[in-house]
Amino acid sequence: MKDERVKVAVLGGGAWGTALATVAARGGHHVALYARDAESVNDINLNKRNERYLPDISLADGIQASTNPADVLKDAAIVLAAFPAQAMRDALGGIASHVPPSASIVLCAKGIERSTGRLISEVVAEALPGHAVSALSGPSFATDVARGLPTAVTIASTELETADRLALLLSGPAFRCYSTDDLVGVEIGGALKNVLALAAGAATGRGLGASALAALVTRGFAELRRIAQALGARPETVMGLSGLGDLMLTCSSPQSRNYSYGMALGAGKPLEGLPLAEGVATAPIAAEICAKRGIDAPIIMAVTALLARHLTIDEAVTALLNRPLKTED
Ligand SMILES: NC(=O)C1=CN([C@@H]2O[C@H](COP(=O)(O)OP(=O)(O)OC[C@H]3O[C@@H](n4cnc5c(N)ncnc54)[C@H](OP(=O)(O)O)[C@@H]3O)[C@@H](O)[C@H]2O)C=CC1
Ligand SMILES: O=C(CO)COP(=O)(O)O
Repeated sequence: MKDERVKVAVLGGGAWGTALATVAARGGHHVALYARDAESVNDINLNKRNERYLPDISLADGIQASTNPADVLKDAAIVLAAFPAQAMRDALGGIASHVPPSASIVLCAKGIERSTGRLISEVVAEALPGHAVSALSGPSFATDVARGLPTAVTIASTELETADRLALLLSGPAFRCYSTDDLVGVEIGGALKNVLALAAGAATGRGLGASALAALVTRGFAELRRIAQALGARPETVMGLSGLGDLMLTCSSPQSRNYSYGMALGAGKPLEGLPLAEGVATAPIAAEICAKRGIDAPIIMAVTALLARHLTIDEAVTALLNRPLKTED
């Protein structure tokens, strides 16, 4: 499929960074991974495992993990930025001087920056000025990807040629990358599906039934489409892997941390100590963006109120069902 081998630097030693490092190593690339946690680094280098984030999964040969960003980034042609969305600005800021000027940056996180309302590709561009920034997104659980199960994602760059090249370099027999130049469309789908997964999980956790779940996800998708359109995304992107595809995955499986977080919320269980759920930070800023732009997004508003404990789930459901009747759009 490809015969070019490059150095891929992965930033972030969590579930997604480790899974993507495995994909790149399976593709024959020279792969280095930066993690701040020495235990994870040793586990990857000595045991080909990252038990903390991907238990019971054997990683590919040849991943060189390090706590030293300079070593990891030296001569990298592709940098996969896999820090959590809200940590991206600070984490990249601390290591920006080590990123080679010609490196192509691929954002792998899903979210909107809580403090500024910026898309994370904008945050990356600000943290690493002068670099081309692309985004990799789509329905892809890290555990599935690390196990080598079949997965398809989208790589977006404002320059289609860049996305095409990255798709060629990162695709493998079980990891198929499509390309697009609709960066905003790809990012907004990935960010908002996490918020809607919180709603879907909460409905399941509260025992509202399969019909309610289908209604919630469908009407949530209508909100996602409205917001994406307002931000300039193309409709076909929203209907694709990074939009509808990832929404379907994340709103249907407790394998999703956002869905699981929502389930705990809906069931009234404790939320402290649960794994990363990006939708928790994205919901309030998405709600703010909608309020500012006059976009009708009652489910996103309800999730935000639920997270802030301004509303119980039963109150949220009553409010959603008793809105004035309207045409379906
Ligand atoms: N997991 C998945 O299935 C997928 C995740 N994603 C996206 O990827 C992004 C990362 O998620 P994921 O890897 O799963 O998250 P995890 O919680 O598994 O891992 C987060 C990693 O980021 C590190 N980290 C956090 N803050 C910093 C910082 N300031 N400096 C350096 N390292 C930092 C953590 O280090 P430490 O261990 O030291 O805390 C940890 O290694 C998210 O936006 C998520 O939506 C996208 C697709 C699939
Ligand atoms: O983005 C993901 C799958 O595409 C992972 O979802 P969670 O972050 O909810 O686990």
